[in-house]
Amino acid sequence: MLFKRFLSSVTRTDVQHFTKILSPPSVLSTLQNAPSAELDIYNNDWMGKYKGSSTTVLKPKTTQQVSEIVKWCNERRIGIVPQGGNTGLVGGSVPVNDEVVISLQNMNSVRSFDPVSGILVADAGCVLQALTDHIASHDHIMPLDLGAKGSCQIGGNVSTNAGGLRLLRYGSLHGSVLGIEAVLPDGTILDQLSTLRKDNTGYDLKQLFIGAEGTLGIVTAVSILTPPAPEASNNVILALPHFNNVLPLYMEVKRQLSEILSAFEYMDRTAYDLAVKHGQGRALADDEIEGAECFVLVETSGGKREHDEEKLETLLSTLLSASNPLITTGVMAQSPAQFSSMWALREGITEAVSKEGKAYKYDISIPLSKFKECVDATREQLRSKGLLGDGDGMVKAVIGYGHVGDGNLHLNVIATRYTQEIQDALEPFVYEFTASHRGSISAEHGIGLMKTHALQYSKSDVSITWMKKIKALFDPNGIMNPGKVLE
Ligand SMILES: O=C(O)CC[C@@H](O)C(=O)O
Ligand SMILES: [Zn+2]
Repeated sequence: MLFKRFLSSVTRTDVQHFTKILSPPSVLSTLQNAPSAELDIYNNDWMGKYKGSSTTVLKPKTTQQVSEIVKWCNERRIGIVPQGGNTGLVGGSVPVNDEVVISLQNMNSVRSFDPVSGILVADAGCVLQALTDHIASHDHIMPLDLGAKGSCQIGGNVSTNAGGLRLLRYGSLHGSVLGIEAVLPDGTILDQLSTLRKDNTGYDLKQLFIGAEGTLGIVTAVSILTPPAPEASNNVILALPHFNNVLPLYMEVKRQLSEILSAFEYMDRTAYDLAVKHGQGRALADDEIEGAECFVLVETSGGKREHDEEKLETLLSTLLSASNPLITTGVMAQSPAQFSSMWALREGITEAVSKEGKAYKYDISIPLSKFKECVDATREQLRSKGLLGDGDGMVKAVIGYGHVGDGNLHLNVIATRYTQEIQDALEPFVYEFTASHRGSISAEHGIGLMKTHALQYSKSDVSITWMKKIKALFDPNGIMNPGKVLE
């Protein structure tokens, strides 16, 4: 790795200094005889794809401590990897070499919640589910929701600009994050923890940190606007005979449900079957979905249960009674347990994929009409290279699912193991397909380590040049999450 040439390794002296800043249990270092196995969860990503060799993990409790650690590292050119729940899918939160890991897990307090405005101020290490629970008693919800909510942290969510399942309704974090506190690469604390809805005072620095993946500094706290909890949420799963029906169905669902529509999620047949196979959530009856090519999960979040249920029932009956029905069948959740179980099916695809094999994950924005074409073309590409089939080193399945309303396709290629041959068959193929439709190589998972070489498929040379200038301005020594986002 290029950056290795100018970054230093952590020494015993550094660890002694870190132990002075933090109390001993907050320092985990093989240089202080910690068994290296104890660092495994920090050095490895959960997919088993990316692996670093950090010797030292630090778990500060305060912003001041983060600042002192970062200042020390910057003066000695020691690379730093900020780490939240380590649930990322692009290798952004694990070290590449032996950078110090700064885990935010001990910075996990809610600083304030204002039930009038719905503004929540929380430490970066707060787990998304814990925040969701915290504000539930005030009848508010987080503006984002994702499968990893039980372990991902809000600082990581903001740093990766996580999208998730509610973006269709509540927009991206660029809109709902009102402020951040961050430690800059020289140790300075940037206090932009604003709770103002309107603040039109020139450059909005916090926006730079949303999606910067920890390359410009460490987000230590966030201020976020949370919406009131809807009175009633419900969902339906719809089975479609053809992919071509998804677009007209989306238009019809928007027309009928208008403002109560809160999610419109797509799964192709293989994705659905995998989730069912691995016991994720509620499945439709087998005989009812014979011949179905894909599925859509529609969620409503509205003001009145009876009204919303009536809307969904009308939707189902008009869809089914049409002379050329867009769906073959549809089921509406009849209880909170069924509601959760239907979501578990969609949210469980990632876990089902990881049980099935090793996944190459692409997370792209392309026109909705191209979702199936992309999956089919990728499968054909693998077939033409003789890589599709049973057996070791082969691709078992290619699946597509994702957030239709956001134009975001998750293309997962599942193999028995990661191989160079599969990698070469997939890239640049997938990125060229994406670029040919003026798409984005990352709709929501970010660039991390995985896509630094491919940034030019989504960003112009001028954009990349200015991104590099910004990085150099904030982090002239290149210590902050080295090797991520930019090569
Ligand atoms: O595992 C994936 O590729 C997608 C994960 C997540 O973004 C989702 O939408 O379920
Ligand atoms: Zn997603």
